[in-house]
Amino acid sequence: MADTGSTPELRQSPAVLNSFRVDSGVHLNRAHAAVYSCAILSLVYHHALSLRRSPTFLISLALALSDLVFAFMWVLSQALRWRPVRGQEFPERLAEAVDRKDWPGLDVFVCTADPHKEPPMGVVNNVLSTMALDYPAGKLSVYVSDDGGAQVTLFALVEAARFAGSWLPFCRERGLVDRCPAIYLRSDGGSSCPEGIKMMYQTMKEKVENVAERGWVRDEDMPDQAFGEWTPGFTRQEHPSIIQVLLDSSKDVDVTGHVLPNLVYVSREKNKAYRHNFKAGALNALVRVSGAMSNAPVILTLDCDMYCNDPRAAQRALCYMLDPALAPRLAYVQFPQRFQGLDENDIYANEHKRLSQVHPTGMNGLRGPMYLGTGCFFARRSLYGRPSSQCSPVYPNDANEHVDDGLTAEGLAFSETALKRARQVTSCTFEHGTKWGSKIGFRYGTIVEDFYTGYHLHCEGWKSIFCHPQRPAFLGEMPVNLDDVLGQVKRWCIGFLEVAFSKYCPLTYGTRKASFPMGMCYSIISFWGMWCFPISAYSILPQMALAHHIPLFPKGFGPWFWLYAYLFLAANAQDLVEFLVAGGTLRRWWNDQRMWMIRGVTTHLFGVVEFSLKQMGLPAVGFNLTSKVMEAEQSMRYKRGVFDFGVESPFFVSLGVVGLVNSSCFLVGLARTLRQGGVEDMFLQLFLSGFITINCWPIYEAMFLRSDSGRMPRRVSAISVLLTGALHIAAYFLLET
Ligand SMILES: O=c1ccn([C@@H]2O[C@H](COP(=O)(O)OP(=O)(O)O[C@H]3O[C@H](CO)[C@@H](O)[C@H](O)[C@H]3O)[C@@H](O)[C@H]2O)c(=O)[nH]1
Ligand SMILES: [Mn+2]
Repeated sequence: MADTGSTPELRQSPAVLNSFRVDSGVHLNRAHAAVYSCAILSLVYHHALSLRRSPTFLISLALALSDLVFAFMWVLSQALRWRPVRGQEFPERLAEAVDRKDWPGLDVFVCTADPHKEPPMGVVNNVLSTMALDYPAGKLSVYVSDDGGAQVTLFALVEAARFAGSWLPFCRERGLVDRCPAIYLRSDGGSSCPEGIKMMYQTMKEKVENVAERGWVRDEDMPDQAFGEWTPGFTRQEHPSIIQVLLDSSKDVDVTGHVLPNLVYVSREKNKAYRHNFKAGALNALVRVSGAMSNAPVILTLDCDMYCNDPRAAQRALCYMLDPALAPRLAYVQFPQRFQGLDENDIYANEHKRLSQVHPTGMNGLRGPMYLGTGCFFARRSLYGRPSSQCSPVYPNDANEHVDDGLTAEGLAFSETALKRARQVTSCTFEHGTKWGSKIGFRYGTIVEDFYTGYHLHCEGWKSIFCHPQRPAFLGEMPVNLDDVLGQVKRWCIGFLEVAFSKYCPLTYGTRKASFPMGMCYSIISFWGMWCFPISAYSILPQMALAHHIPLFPKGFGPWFWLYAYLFLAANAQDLVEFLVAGGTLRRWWNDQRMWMIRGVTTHLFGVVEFSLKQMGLPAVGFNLTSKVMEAEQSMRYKRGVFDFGVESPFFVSLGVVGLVNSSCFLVGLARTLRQGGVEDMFLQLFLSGFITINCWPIYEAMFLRSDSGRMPRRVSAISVLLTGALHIAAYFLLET
């Protein structure tokens, strides 16, 4: 068990475990910011001058307001570029600085919620890869939260526990780097894997998949494991707590006689009459259960769709967490979300969806990165209250004293008392009248519990660190069809708006409590949905005006024209340079900017609408799980870099309309300009609609040229054509008469 009682002293002259340096581009960035802000001010002046004189007042007003939103977002984003700091850690020196036996205990939390959308074999692989971390086994515990309350998940974990007895010694003896069995067996090294292990894995896989398909466990599947809790009235929304200790490091050993890590299955009590607060609720249940059992000072949160790709990931985190200079205020060390099987050109911009990942160095320069929900090491005590100077690094001797939840400071291991306690703390009523979810633990009130929790920790005075080693420490699954990608982003978008319009708005509360720039960073995310206004306006209005030969932008190639050109080109160039410096490619950047536009007219637009409806009292949105099951055909298309539409999604109607409006207006506008002249007046509008048309190429293909199952559904194409027609008719009446 983790010995939380003693605080190991770092040796007299501790080895340097980490270093930080300011990014070299910082001065260039500031110079650029100075010039760019002058350009923005000039633009505002230009709008003020031309608005009054404009015949198409409403359109010009909409575009002017759009520019203000752009400017607002640009100002906020400067916080990220102000003082970018790069961190580096030296895990090879850790054992020298702190004896392995003095490393803090580590509790790993794995969340799963639905065996159909999140295949149990994924959970098994995740759990095996984390149990195989290069960490003292007696100090490592893995807790799995199953919000699906599924027999098959428990079944799969029992199988995983058995397989671990052979798998962990195998990893250790061979010194494997790939410790996720599915990945290892598929890799080149896998061919040298002994038949015995391969067979065991295969048998386990078949058994688990059989049970998953059937949906329940028969007695003959697993005679020596009780599934008695699954009584006839049991449903995923209504069932008692189930807690099973599958491996206990104080007595379970592997085939070579080595200690095995702890493995515990937890499915908290569910009842339709209570709120369960989605993942945050699940994580808090684990905080308490583990608190009653191993009570390790360090907690790693992982989604079930991620596996550990570097056995020394925990050592890397400890390089910061055990540094006496950082530890007292360090709440968490966040690793980036990287994805397995990411397409070379990242067509859906999966890797750059989240701000911390786009500007990791900028985040390190402030209070630290946002919490991304997975691949994050927490100091347990940060979940219980503010940083305090008396606290020893990492070790939360007093963690539970802040909290009136009756837990003792030392874990009780897996005694009867501990199990009884664990059942109590996972009951529906336990959190009633406590500070769980408001002042302690993962925070409730939004579906983006990760964003919200990290935000509150920063506001309380905690710091965090972004750790991004060359080899990804964790690899996860990502959505690989457009509807899933957009659905996920819409869910986030609504969650962020919930925070923006709460009393904890980052613009007011965050700038006061965390720091001014930190509040700005959280605001960019919180107001993410706002992008829908300028992006939608710019992808419809200038185009319609173009089709009717009405110039909206500065006429002629004079200074105002160059102002527009500069604003557009400089913003894109900076984005591109940052992308390339971070190791991206030109193609990836192109796809990324396309996704940015796509999100603007789909997820952000729908997110804002849905959020507004919710404010008016319509039913709230839930946490729609991202599907982790991939069809073969779909994954083939993804590998070829082909967009996957396939389903009748309202997002696609919106995309179809934008695509058709731009191409039709471009063609009509071009024809009229050639006939009537005035290229210099219409140039910017022609450029804009041409640029968007090129970006929309995959949409036209999916509508008119493809015949595979990932094409745009016919009905969606038809509706888009009709709506585009209707828009043109409306524009005709508004603009020609
Ligand atoms: O009621 C719930 C709902 C979800 N989950 C778990 O939450 C995780 C994330 O769900 P997923 O459907 O994979 O969502 P993503 O959009 O991929 O998740 C991103 O966004 C979430 C916030 O919206 C964060 O929690 C995640 O860490 C982050 O990866 C999964 O392990 C789920 O099993 C639960 O445990 N209980
Ligand atoms: Mn996920």
